[in-house]
Amino acid sequence: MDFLGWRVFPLLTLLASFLFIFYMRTSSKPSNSECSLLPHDRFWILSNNIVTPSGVISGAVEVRGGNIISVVEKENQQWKIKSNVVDYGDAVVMPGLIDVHAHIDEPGRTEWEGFSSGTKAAAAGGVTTLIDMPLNSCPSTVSEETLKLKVDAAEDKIYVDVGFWGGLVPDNAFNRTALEGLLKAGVLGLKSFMCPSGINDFPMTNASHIKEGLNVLAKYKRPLLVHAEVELDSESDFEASDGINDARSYSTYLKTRPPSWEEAAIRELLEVTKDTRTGGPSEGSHVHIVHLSDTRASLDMIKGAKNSGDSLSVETCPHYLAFSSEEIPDGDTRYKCSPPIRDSANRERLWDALMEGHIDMLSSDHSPTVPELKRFHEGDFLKAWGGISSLQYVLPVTWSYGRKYGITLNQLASWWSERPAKLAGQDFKGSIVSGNHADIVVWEPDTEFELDDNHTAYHKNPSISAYMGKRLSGKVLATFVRGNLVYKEGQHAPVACGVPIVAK
Ligand SMILES: NC(=O)N[C@H]1NC(=O)NC1=O
Ligand SMILES: [Zn+2]
Ligand SMILES: [Zn+2]
Repeated sequence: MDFLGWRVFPLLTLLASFLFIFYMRTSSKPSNSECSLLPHDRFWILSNNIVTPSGVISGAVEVRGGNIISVVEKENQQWKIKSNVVDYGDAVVMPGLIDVHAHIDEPGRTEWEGFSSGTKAAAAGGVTTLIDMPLNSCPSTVSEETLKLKVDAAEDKIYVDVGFWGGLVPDNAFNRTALEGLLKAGVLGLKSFMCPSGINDFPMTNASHIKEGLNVLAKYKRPLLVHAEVELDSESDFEASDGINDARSYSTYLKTRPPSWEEAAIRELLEVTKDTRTGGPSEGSHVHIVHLSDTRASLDMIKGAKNSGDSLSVETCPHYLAFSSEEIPDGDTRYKCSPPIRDSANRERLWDALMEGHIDMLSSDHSPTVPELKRFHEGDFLKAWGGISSLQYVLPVTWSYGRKYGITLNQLASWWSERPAKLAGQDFKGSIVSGNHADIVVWEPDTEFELDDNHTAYHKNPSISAYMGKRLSGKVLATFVRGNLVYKEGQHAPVACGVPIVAK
């Protein structure tokens, strides 16, 4: 090789390596191929039951680069000539569930629930996005710094997408700079409690804190989620009485948190939600009442406020729809949650309200702890942790208990995906339409299974779930998150490629 050759050769080698790296980066899947159990970037999902906003169709969903790029009815049959077809036959293809109310207790209480275990459970249950509550982890997510701890803890551990609510607490409620810092750092909205939360670093707020919070949220057009119960003195005296009231009896617990607690909180809250009306001082903000249990006065007040133009929505949870106080055995603290599960007449009215559209959506309120704090062996309802573990089961539970009320697949999609996406400001999630993220659950409505010891539960401490021992119908076959097949029949993708959702 002549002199020029010796100089050009290394340069050519360098250029070739650059070109090779560039080619690899642009031609391979945008994400690590271990993110998915399916090795395609572009593929077609076929089913005779695809749930779209305009009804259930037979056809195909075309996915490319993590997005849905077309939804076609069977008559068109374009996919017949394509490869990369996954045919699910009669199984239901539905938008992945968006759980706007889950407590993932990492950092700080990972033994209660963590990002890896919690999102594995979500994926196995068809939940493709969850929004983490700001309390039960340690520290609580109440500032820019503590949000960073959350996002860092989630990194590389999440199998589904995860967004974060921030906490509205007395410490930041009157500090506009701090609240704006938290919102600018990316929380999707705020959450506050009108009664003690059970967590020391998450104190309760009153109506003035909430009013201030809404005013800041208005600028960012994000919601405030509220745990609406207030402690009424006359009722809490009950707890002090000894002897007569057996702490192992569910009715004892029920009396400590009567419907009047929800009613009083909601009445107080609805004075402030007036600010969210068009032309009001907090127009642009929104109030979302979490886990409604009471259907007496509370529901009518909520209907009234919505009719008056308040920007207001309300959720309930599967456990209020599945269980009733009459059937909770003495000492079975797995059923303890707040507000409490009430009687069967109340449960029927919750179903009516859901079916009639007065309850807007569902969420899990997955709120686990360790078995010792559930005090299962003592069965003490007054001392046990309040919270029900359910994340992996919410789809089959809603379906199994809802079938007798005639719920439809489109209602399921609306309660679990479309409306939650809207609440969390996720414009590209929540429905199977072209342009959205390919967040999809595939499930068999008629397949039954038992939550016994042979059933694999992925969340932490499954023994404390109130659903253990139940027989359910509705088996999840596959879950796609942004086109990645993250779960398939008892197996998760090798790498956790969910994305932390940070609001801009
Ligand atoms: N701190 C916490 O998770 N509380 C939740 N548990 C429950 O049952 N209701 C709640 O608000
Ligand atoms: Zn709550
Ligand atoms: Zn909660």
